[in-house]
Amino acid sequence: MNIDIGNVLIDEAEPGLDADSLETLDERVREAHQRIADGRAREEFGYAALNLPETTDPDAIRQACTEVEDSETILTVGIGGSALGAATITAAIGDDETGHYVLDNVDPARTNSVLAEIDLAETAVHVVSRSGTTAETLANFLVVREAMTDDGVDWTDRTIVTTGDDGPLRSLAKKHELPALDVPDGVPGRCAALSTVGLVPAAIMGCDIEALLAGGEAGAESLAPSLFDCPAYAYGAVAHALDQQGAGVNVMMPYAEGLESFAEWFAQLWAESLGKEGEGQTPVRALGATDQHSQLQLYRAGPRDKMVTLVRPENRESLTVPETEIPDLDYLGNTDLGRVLDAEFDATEASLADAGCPNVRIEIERLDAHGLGRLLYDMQAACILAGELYGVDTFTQPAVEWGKRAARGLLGAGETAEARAVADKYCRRIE
Ligand SMILES: O=P(O)(O)OC[C@H]1O[C@](O)(CO)[C@@H](O)[C@@H]1O
Repeated sequence: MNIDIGNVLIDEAEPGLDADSLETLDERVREAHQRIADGRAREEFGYAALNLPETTDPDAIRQACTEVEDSETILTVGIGGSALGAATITAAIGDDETGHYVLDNVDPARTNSVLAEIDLAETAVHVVSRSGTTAETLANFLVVREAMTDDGVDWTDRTIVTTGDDGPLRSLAKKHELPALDVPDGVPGRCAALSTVGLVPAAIMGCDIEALLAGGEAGAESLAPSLFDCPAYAYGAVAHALDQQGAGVNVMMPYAEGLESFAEWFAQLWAESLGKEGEGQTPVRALGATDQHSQLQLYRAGPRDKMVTLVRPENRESLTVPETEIPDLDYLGNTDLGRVLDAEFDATEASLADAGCPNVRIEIERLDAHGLGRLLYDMQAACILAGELYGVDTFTQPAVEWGKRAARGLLGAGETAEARAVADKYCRRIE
């Protein structure tokens, strides 16, 4: 993976950085790198995520999938980091034959639609929850289990569980002797893509999970005490510095259809890790070239409050655009769709620079298992580095708990002050 920060350093960039500010920043990167290295060595909570390429056991994952390895469909039941990593990996490198469906919301219309579409007798169900108590995940699991029973499918034959040491899911797995994998110790869900949490669907699909981990390992080996020697740290440091200069929004805009879900995964990683004590940069999910035709107007001509991260593989599949007799379109004839996409990328990058919108280019050699593993790892390292620079607790997410307590109270799981607060809402309806 490489990163080009040139369009952050040009005079036009507003906000922007200069060579002196990068040198000053590099001193802080050196300190942060040491803190991260120490945290990894001691396998401290959160920092342990950067050890996953070594600590994840692909054989244990394959072993757990043995009974369902020939499934035509995989159904992931999880939410947040317990679903986004798996979805990102199969969207980027999965095969088209095996469908991967993700139930990461509790919209009955969606769950009904998925259950109507898949053959549960040919589906591997992977239920993932680090805590084992997430209401959305458990509600969906209970619905899926009932649907399997109604279809005459023994759910215990087709269900794998990945969860913590305790909680309802672990108890269920023990009671029914389900194949059960452990969530990695000391790793928040949003940093667990390169582990049991994210790799089961890819393993069932026959993806090269060892290559994913090798890509992560390459990222681990790239970590260095200077941002000038480490793409991941350069990205984290530059994003933080731009935020401090007013770029409170980070538009993650991959130019590869297979990376659309990656932008969602990045959004959780960046928001849930850095959004604390009034700090944090707002991630926006976008897709190139598609969103040039929906959001680019704002990025180029709107407030100077954002940076744009452009991601692409240096090597793409090819698909020739046929010659055409249509006047004015001959320039498209005999070109290649990948060439068109890269021209759009280059044009958008230059357009943003021309308008003074700071933008960073991230490139991976190709969108394969190794390239994706490296990208996921480096974004995690960048986020952890940024967390050190912000001085926040990168690995917890206390702000999400209020809403959980309110929802539980509203659903009758016990009286909560939060649920009472919901009832006190000030209403002003406009019909
Ligand atoms: O894996 P669990 O415990 O079900 O949590 C799912 C998601 O919910 C959160 O805890 C936030 O509520 C995320 O950090 C996590 O990825």
